This record gives sequence, structure tokens and C-alpha cells, in this order.
Amino acid sequence: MVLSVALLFFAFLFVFWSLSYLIALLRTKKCIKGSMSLPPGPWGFPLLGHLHMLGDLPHRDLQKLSQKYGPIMHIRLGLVPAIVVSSPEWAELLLKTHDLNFASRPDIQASKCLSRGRQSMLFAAYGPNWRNVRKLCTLELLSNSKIESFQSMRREEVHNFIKSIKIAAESHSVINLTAKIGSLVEDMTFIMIFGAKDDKFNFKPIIDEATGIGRKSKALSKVIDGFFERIIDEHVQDAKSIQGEHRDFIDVLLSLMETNDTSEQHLDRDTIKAILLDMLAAALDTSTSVTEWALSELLKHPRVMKLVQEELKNVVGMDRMVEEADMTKLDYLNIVIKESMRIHPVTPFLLPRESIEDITINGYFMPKKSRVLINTWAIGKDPKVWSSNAEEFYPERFIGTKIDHQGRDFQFLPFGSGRRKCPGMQLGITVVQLVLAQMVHCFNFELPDGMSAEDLDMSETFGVTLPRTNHLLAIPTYRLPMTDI
Ligand code: HEM
Repeated sequence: MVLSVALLFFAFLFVFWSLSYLIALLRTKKCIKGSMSLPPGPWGFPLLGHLHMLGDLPHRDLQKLSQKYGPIMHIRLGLVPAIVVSSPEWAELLLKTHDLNFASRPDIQASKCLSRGRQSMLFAAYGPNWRNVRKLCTLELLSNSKIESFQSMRREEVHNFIKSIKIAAESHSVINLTAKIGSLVEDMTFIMIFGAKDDKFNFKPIIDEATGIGRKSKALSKVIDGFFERIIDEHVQDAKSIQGEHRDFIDVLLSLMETNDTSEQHLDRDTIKAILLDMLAAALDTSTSVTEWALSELLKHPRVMKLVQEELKNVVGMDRMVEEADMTKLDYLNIVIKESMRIHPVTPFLLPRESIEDITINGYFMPKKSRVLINTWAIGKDPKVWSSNAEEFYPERFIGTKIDHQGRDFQFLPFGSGRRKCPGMQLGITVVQLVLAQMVHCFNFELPDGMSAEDLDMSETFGVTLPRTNHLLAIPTYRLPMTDI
């Protein structure tokens, strides 16, 4: 009996294996017959595809493969066809010339946890729903004037953050800078979205679930839903007393729901909750990761740190703290942030895209519903693009170039490009510039246990974002003459 069940199982597996192999083969043959071929790529197993070639750091594995097979590759992630792009030229073809065809997102585990079943933006399929939510968020939540309206909140939070580090610095303590920055970004994000930072909810497990690290949990979704419901109810209650004032994102969304003047978008409580969850997921780890990497590079490169501090001394002076208005004058700090994002892109493949229709570009056939991975990490390290010192942290490479982060320069895409480009770019950059500038202006940093700059570990861990594997630890010393901050 046991034997026949086992036999049946293996027979089923064999038939399934053969069928999927045949389908893949027929599809490839059909392309070749029509004088189109799939982009080059390594030979893969029928069911597994090329998954066995991807380890803990798939952006590095795919970079190596692209050195052999070229800047456009075809691989399979199990049965899912995937197109891997590793050059600015191909990135431009997919994200600009044929942007519409590659503007969708696949239906993956992350989209079930975040974007609440694809109702919102981050992992939504391309279509009217995504377009409407994106328009609403861009105009009502992430516009320059909205970001500006939270300036005094950011100022106060960053001041308190500096004060707390200054107190720890008095006892020459080792500070966990990663945790500190993470908690500051979290506080500012919570205040902007929910109006308060004291009633925080730990969203980490749902992000872990989205990335496949955590366990699936219906109970967790219920708890988060309960948290959102309670906060929204409190805002509805408060609405009478604040008389049209918009203190945070929830106030804005509720007033739009009430007036229903959002043209095509019918805004209901479920969509509001989906938007809130997307905003949290997109804002928390991204700005933290960019800031911790930029600070790590500064600690690893004292020459560059010295130049940033000199610029701050000249532009801001030593008798006051940095203000957001100073940022346009901090040219060197800005190229330091660019250089850090080139070497440590927050999302090494952008967010996964999915092609909408079959398409042939430059003779290569790309089937519809292909996963599209733009390996910005590999593009950032390519000596053909960035010269032989591509691996080196050298901010001066940006001097005299017009390369910026807007998504028009395809060798540098920290916020993506095209229709799905990051709508929170301005907010993200504002937060990173302010936090980094303030920390470096107010403190000198020493590595713990007499560690030298060269010995600072720069390992990364792959997930939705690419943070440091080990938290950044350092001993700060307050460097401004003014004592009262
Ligand atoms: C420095 C910080 C940030 C970085 C480096 C960053 C980077 C990115 C990248 C690479 C993408 C994918 C783009 C693509 O597929 O072409 C993205 C998408 C997105 N980001 Fe950001 N981001 C940051 C901060 C933020 C913030 C603060 C918000 C909002 C509060 C935000 C909201 C979003 C959303 C909603 C999407 C999905 C857009 C869509 O699919 O239409 N991001 N971000």
C-alpha cells in the first residue's frame, strides 16, 4: 500500500515535470521559429528553473551570471519566467521606451500582506485602481507642500534625537546608531501618518511575512486591522473639534472620503487602511537604510567625513544646528548621499515588475507575465559605467556631472524610474539629508573597541531592502561649542 502511494506520487511528479518542461520547450521553439529568441541565460532545471543558482545574496549571483550571459538575461524562478537587466541601456528600454508594458507588479506573497490584496499601490497590478490611488497619494499626501507642512515636526524630533545622543556621549558610551536612526525615522513616520508616536504598533512581523521570512498569520492581520480601526475612529471623533485642520495623513484621507471629491477614486475605509499600510512599509526601512549606509561609509572614509564636516562648518557655522533650508547649499553632502545610494541601493532589484503583454525588443522575445528584475546593484558596480574604481566609495565622481536621483539617468536609479518610480522620493531624501547632516554636524564618531575604519564590517543582508547585516555601533563626541540645544 505504502509502496503504491509512493509510486503514484513519483508518477505524478514525473508527469508534472515532463509537462512543464514541454511547455517551456514549446514556448522557446515557437519563439525561435518566428525568428525571435529569448534573451540568453544559463541552462535551468525543468521545475526548479534557476533557483538553485541563487543564494542569500541573489543580486550578486545575478551580477556574476550577467558577466557571462550579458546585460539582458532570461532565467526561470521555478516556473516563472524572469528577465534580468544589468545595464543602463536595457534599463532605459524597459523603464522608459516600453515603460507601459513593464509597469505592473506580480501577485506575490508581499502583495497579499501589504497593499491589502493589491487594493493599494506598492504591489498593485497596473490598472485604474493603482492609477487612482497613486494620483491621490502623490497629490494629497506626498506633495512638496505636504512634506513642507511637517517640517517643524521633523525639526523637533531630530533635536530630541540629538539631545539623547549628546547625553549618552557625555559618558563616552557606545551607541547603536542603526537602532537610534531606525527609531527616529519610525517616530517621524508615525507622527506624519497617525498624528502620534506613543501609540506605536510593531509592523515588523507583517513586513517579515511579506518578504517570506515570517510565518503567515491571519491573527496578525486582524490585530493590525483592529489597530487601524481604532486610530481611524479616534480621528473621526476628533474631526469635530479640529474643524477641518489636517494634522496627519489620516485626517487628509478622512476628509477626502467625506467630501468624496477624489474624482474617479471611491475612497472607503478599506482603501484608507491599505494606503496607510503601504505608506508605513515604504517609508520605514528605506530612509533608515540609506542613512545608516551613508553614515557607515563616512565612518569608513575619514577623508570624506572631514570634507562633509568642513562644508557644514562653512555653510551652517558652529553656532547653530542644521536646518532643512541649508540642504540646497550642502553640495558635498548631497554627492556623498548619491555615492552611498549607488553602492548600497535600498532595493537592489527595484520592486519586482511584471510584463503585461508578450513583447520583442531588439530581437529578444519576452513572454507576458515575466518577472522583471532591474539589477541596480550590479549597474552601480559596473566598471564600464562607473570606470575602474566602481567598487570604491568616491563621491567626487559625481562632481561636474548632472546625474541625479530623479530616474532620468539609467546608470543611477535609487528610486526607480517610469510609471512605478517612488512617489515618496522627495520625502525620503528630505529625511535622509536632515538626519545625516545633523548627526555629522553635531558629533565626531569613533568606532568601538579601538576598531580601525578599514575594519568596519560592511556586510549586507538581502530582503525587500538591503540593510547592514550588523548594526552600526560608534562612540559619539559632541562637537558644537553651543551647549544648549
Ligand atoms: C530614501 C528613501 C526611499 C527610497 C530609496 C525608495 C526607493 C523606492 C524604489 C526603488 C521603489 C521602486 C520603484 C520602481 O519599481 O521603479 C519605490 C517604490 C515606492 N515607494 Fe519609495 N523609497 C523611499 C522612500 C519612500 C517613502 C518615504 C515613501 C512614502 C511614504 C515611499 C513610497 C513608495 C511607494 C508607494 C512605492 C510604490 C510605487 C508604485 O508601485 O507605484 N518611498 N521606492
